[in-house]
Amino acid sequence: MTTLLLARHGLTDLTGPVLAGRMPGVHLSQAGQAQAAALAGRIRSVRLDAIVSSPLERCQETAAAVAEGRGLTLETDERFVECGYGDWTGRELKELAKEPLWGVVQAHPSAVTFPGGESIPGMQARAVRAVREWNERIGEKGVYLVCSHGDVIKSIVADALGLHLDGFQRIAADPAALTVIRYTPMRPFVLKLNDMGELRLPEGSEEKDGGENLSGSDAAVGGGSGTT
Ligand SMILES: O=C(O)[C@@H](CO)OP(=O)(O)O
Repeated sequence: MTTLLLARHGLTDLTGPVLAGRMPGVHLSQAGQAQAAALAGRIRSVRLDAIVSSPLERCQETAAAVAEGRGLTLETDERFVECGYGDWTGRELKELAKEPLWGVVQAHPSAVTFPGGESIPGMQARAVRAVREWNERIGEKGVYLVCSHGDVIKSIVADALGLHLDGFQRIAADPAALTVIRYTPMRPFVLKLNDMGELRLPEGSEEKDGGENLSGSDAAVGGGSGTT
């Protein structure tokens, strides 16, 4: 039962108006730095066995804030990098919204390959593969944090929910928000989604299942006494 904390990076000056994608040199803004520090505070009581990040600066800076004082080396995994938006990279969202492909990205993302870039299913496949491999590496009782990007996080959540990729726009991943997924042999449990509150995972919580007297992969019918 490996527990994954998925964090989106904090705000940059481009977040919102411009699709930054894989542009180099996009750093956290002052507000983003404050969000990263607040994120580190919200999870201070949670034991982490590893901190992994997308290679892009905004994620590295957010993950570094979480790593501070923990004695952990920040690890980088290219498979958590932003979607390859190709020719859409660096363009304003309000302009992109006029493109014919925009509607497909909204309603049928499983069919999308960005011009000169990556497909959305390709992005999901590499990110989910990375999660599975990190789960193996971190082990059954491990807890780790991955700092990544909005669409990457949404695609990992869709996989965990068993949701078809065409439904992934229904999921939100706000700057510096946390999503928590516990992977068991039979199924993942999505414990928190797009959360901005303090996170507590008491020691031994990874032993818990969906309810009492069940195998670790079983969900408690009715909801049980709690998963954390
Ligand atoms: O929403 C955005 O602007 C994109 C940019 O690439 O995602 P993120 O900020 O998560 O990298």
